[in-house]
Amino acid sequence: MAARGRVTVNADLAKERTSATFDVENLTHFIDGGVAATKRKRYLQDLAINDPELKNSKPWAVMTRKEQYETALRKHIYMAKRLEEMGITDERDKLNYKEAGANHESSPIGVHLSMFLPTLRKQGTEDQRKRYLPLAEKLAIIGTYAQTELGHGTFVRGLETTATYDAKTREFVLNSPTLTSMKYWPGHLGKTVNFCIVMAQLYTNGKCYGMHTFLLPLRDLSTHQSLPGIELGDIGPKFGYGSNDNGYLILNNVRIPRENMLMRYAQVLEDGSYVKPANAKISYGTMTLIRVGIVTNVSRCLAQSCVIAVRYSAVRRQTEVSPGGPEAQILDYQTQQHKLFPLISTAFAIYLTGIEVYRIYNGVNNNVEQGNLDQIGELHGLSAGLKAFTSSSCCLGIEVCRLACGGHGYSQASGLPKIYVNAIPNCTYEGENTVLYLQTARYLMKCFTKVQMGEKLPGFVSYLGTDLSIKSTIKSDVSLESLLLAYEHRAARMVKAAAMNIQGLVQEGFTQQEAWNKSTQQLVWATMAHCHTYVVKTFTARITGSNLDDQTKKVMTALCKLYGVHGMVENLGDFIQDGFMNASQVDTVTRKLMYLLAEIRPNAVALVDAFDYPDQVLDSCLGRYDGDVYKALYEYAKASPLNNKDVLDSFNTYLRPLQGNTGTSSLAKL
Ligand SMILES: CC/C=C\C/C=C\C/C=C\C/C=C\C/C=C\C/C=C\CC/C=C/C(=O)SCCNC(=O)CCNC(=O)[C@H](O)C(C)(C)COP(=O)(O)OP(=O)(O)OC[C@H]1O[C@@H](n2cnc3c(N)ncnc32)[C@H](O)[C@@H]1OP(=O)(O)O
Ligand SMILES: Cc1cc2nc3c(=O)[nH]c(=O)nc-3n(C[C@H](O)[C@H](O)[C@H](O)COP(=O)(O)OP(=O)(O)OC[C@H]3O[C@@H](n4cnc5c(N)ncnc54)[C@H](O)[C@@H]3O)c2cc1C
Repeated sequence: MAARGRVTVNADLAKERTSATFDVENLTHFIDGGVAATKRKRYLQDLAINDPELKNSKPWAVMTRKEQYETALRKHIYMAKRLEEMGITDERDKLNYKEAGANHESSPIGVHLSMFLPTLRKQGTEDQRKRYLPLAEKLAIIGTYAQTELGHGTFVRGLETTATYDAKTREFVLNSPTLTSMKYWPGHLGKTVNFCIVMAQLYTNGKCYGMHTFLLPLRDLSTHQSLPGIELGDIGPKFGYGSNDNGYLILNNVRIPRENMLMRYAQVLEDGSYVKPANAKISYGTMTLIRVGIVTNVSRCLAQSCVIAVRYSAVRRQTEVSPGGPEAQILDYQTQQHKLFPLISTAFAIYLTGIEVYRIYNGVNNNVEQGNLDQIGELHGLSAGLKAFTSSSCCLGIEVCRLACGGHGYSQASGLPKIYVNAIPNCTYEGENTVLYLQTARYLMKCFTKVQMGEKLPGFVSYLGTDLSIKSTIKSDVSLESLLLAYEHRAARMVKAAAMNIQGLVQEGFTQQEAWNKSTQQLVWATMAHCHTYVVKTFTARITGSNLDDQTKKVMTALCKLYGVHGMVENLGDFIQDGFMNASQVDTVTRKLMYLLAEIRPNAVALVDAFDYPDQVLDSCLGRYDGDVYKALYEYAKASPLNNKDVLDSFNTYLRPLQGNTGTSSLAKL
C-alpha cells in the first residue's frame, strides 16, 4: 500500500480498493522480488522522504534553472554520501532511495555515477583504477562521459576530436580541430565536473586507429578554474533537464600523459606502437550498460504516470450517463479504459523485461570480466532494440496518461510534465531510437542468413526459424500460447520480408549499402515486431512461471493477455498480411480486447496501487493516495507565486493605462 499510515480516502477510491479481487500487497512483493525486498524498499524510501535535507524549498516547477541546478546538486551529493555511509551498493537499493529523494530531478552527478565510474572500472588498467577510483568514488573528482560532438552523436566513428601520441614526451595531444568537433551535450560538463572520459580518434606513428577513451582533467582541483587549452561551458536551457549543466568543450593542444589513455584493452606503448583490443567494440560497453538500465528506468516512469492517471480517473466524474443521473467516474468510460489499461500492462511488461535484460547483462559482463568477449555483439543486438522499443512505448504512454487527465494533466500540479520531460530524452540519448533499431536489425539480418543456411539459432532469436506456413491458433479464449505464436510469426515474417527486400534489391544491381538504405523503414518495423515479441514472451514467462497466489495470477494473466491483444489490434495489418489470421480471429481478438478492459476494470486502482509509489515520489495533486484531488489543486493554485500579491506591479505598467484611455468616470459607472 502506498499510503504509510491512516488517511481518509475519497469515497470512490475507497470503493475501488474494496472491490479489488486480489491482494495488492502480494503483487507489490512480486514486483519488488519478495517480502524482504519490499520491506527494504520502503525503509529506504522512508529514509529519504523523512530526511529534511531532501526537502525542496519550493515546488520544482517554480524554481529558476539556477535554483533547480543548486537544489539538485545539493541533494544528489547528499544522497551519494548517505548511500556511501550506509554501505549501500546494490543498484536497486540506490534507485529506490534516490527516487524517493529527488524523483525526476535530473542529477548533476548522474553521468559521473552511471557512466564515468563504470567506464573507469571496466576500461581502466589496474593502476588507473587504483589511482583514480578512490577519488572518483568519494566525488573528489567528478567526471562525465564526453563522446557526442556538435556535428556528430550517432556516428561515433565520425567523431573529430583527436588524440595524437607524442612519443618524445610520452603524451597525448588532444585537439578539437573544427567547430563541429567540440564536445556538446555531455551531462554536467558545463560547470560541475573537473574530469571527463573523452572519446577521441587515436593517432600514433602517423596512423589513425579510431575511437579510444582518455581520462582528461578539465578543471583545477582546488580553484575549479578550467585548465589551459580548455574552453567549456553550459549549453543553455533545454526541453527539460534544467538541473543538468549539459556542456560544451573545446580542446586546444591539451597534453595528457600516456597513462591517461584507458588501456585495459587497447594500448599505446611508450614507443607509440599500438596494441589492438580483443574486440574493438569493447569500448562501447558503457553505452550498453546504460541502454539496459534505461529499460527499467522508463518502465518506472510509465508506472508512476499510470498511478496518477488511473487514481485520478477513479475520482474524476464527468457527464451524466443517463439524463438526471449521477455523473460517471471517467474510469468507467470504455475509451478511458482503452487509453489506460494497456499502459498498466505495458508498465508491468517492460518492468519485467528490464529485470530479465539486466540479468542477461550481468551474465555477459561476468564473462567479459574473465576475458571472454564473445557475447558482446549478441548483447548489443538485444539491448539496442529493447532500449529503443521500451523508451518509445513508455514515453508515448506517459503522454497518453497526461492527455487522459484532461486539462489538469497539462498543469505541473499533475506531476506528469515533470515525469515526461525527464523521460523523453531516453529516446535520444545513449543512441537515438531509430539508429538503435537499425543496429538490432543488422543483428537480425545476420541471424536470418544463418536460418537460410539451415543453422538453428539459440535463445531470443530461435523463433526466426519457425515455419511461416502455420496458421494462427487463436480461439475464443485467446490463450497466451496462441498470442505468443502470433507475435513470433509476425516478427519472423517481417524479418524475412526485410531480408528478402534487401536480397531482391541486390539482385536488381544495387550495392549492399544501397539495398540496406532502401530497406531501413521495413527493417525498423521488423525490429519493432521482434522487440515486441521479446517483451510479450518475457511477460508471459514471468507470469506463468511465477508463484503468485491464484487470485493475483488470474489478474496478472488477464493483464498479460491485454498487453498481447492490444498490441495485436494496434498492429493488425502485420498479423493478417499473409493470411496468418482470418477475419473471424480478428473479430475474436477485438472482442477479447473489450472483454479484458471490462475484466480489469474492478482491479485497475489496485493494480496501480501495487506499484507502491508513495505520494512524495509521485509529487502529484491528481495521483494522491487519498484522492483528495480538488483540495490539492486549490492549494496548488493558491501557492502560485503570481498570487503572492493581489495586485501585481504589472497592473500599473500595462493594464492601468488601458483603463486610463476610457477615463475613470466611465469605468466608475460600471
Ligand atoms: C533495478 C536496477 C536495474 C537496472 C539498473 C541497471 C544499470 C544501472 C546503470 C545505469 C543507470 C540506469 C539508467 C539510466 C538512466 C539514465 C541515463 C543516464 C545518463 C544518460 C546520459 C547520456 C549519455 C549519452 O548519451 S552518451 C553518448 C551515447 N551515444 C550513442 O549512443 C551513440 C550511438 N551510436 C553508436 O553507438 C554507434 O556508433 C552505432 C550507431 C551503434 C554503430 O554505428 P556504425 O555502424 O557506424 O559503427 P561501427 O562500425 O563502429 O559498429 C558496427 C559494429 O559494431 C557493433 N557494435 C556497435 N555497438 C556495439 C556495442 N555497444 N557493443 C557491441 N558491439 C557493438 C555492431 O553490432 C556492428 O557489428 P558488426 O559489424 O559485427 O555487425
Ligand atoms: C538530455 C541529453 C543528455 C545527453 N548526455 C550525453 C552525455 O552525457 N554524453 C554524451 O556523449 N552525449 C550525451 N547526449 C547526446 C546524445 O547521446 C546524442 O544526442 C544521441 O546519441 C543522438 O545523436 P545525435 O544528436 O547526433 O542525433 P542525430 O544522429 O543527428 O539524429 C537526428 C536524426 O537523424 C536520424 N539519423 C541519424 N543517423 C541515422 C542513420 N544512420 N540512419 C537513419 N537515421 C539516422 C535519427 O534517427 C534522427 O531522427 C545527451 C543528449 C541529451 C538529449
